[in-house]
Amino acid sequence: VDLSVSWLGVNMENPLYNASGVMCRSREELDAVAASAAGALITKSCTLLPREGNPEPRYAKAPHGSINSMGLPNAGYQYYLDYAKAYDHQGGKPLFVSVSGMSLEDNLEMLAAFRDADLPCLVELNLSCPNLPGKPQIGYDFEASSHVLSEVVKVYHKPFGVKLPPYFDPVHFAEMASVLNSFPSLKYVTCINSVGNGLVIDLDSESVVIKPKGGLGGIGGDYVLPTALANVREFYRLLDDKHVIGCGGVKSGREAFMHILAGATAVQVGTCLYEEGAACFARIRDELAALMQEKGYATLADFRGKLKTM
Ligand SMILES: O=C(O)c1[nH]c(=O)[nH]c(=O)c1Cl
Repeated sequence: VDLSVSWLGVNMENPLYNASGVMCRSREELDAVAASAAGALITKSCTLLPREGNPEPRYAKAPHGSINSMGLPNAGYQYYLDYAKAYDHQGGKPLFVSVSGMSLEDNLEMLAAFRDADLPCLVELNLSCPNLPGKPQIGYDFEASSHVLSEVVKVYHKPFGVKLPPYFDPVHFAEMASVLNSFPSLKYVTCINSVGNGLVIDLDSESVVIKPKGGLGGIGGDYVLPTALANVREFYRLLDDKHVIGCGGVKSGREAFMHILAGATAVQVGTCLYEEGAACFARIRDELAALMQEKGYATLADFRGKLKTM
């Protein structure tokens, strides 16, 4: 079977890569993803200046997934720009850079720098970080999203993507799709970011499991798969001439297959990668290949977006 994906001028040997935020903050982590069976890699969302992030513990494994309130810890955009400048873009694994400025001005300054560097990597603008105390998610404010994107495309003229929070209402899917469709150079969306502000309780200690925000944090893993699949399918259906990248609940070839069936061009792995390590990519890749073989599909295009309804 052929697991390759070609999209937006990049070629991936398989559709799997890391979710931004997991195994991608340092060059050592990024190199580990690049050295794994992953088909691509993406950096931790970066800010103008380096950030320590929230107090620890700020990530915890939960019975069916994970909770995090990292607070955007990252080395600052220059670090990832330098990594991208040194990266072997011909090596066959596309590098994506995630940008998540603390303000529109910061985003524009970082995007201008990436523009001027004129690198072959694709930029993913994060509109959905749920863990900055006091900062609402841009992705949940349609007017703010439209304004941000209007300013972004004045500065950044190359194709780019956005990381979206999960939506839970057909009216919201339609509203956000309408905003996104008015930006032709916005060529892909990654659905979904963590399900914001969940609360995991440890019964033995009768306590929350992470320190920031009274224990509130973004939820990932098995808990979010149905929501992730719904967002992939709805935006696949509603967006014009854009790709959808699936993220959320992928821990085997089965969930990767589901995301692609729902319309995903490629698929990111977060919680499972955090817990299992980079070996998960070869395992999930092989499981996906076996599933395709079993079902008689030779390529991803044979079943992409072909989810049956009743
Ligand atoms: O707390 C974080 O760093 C974080 N955590 C998430 O689950 N999603 C994000 O986009 C970010 Cl930026």
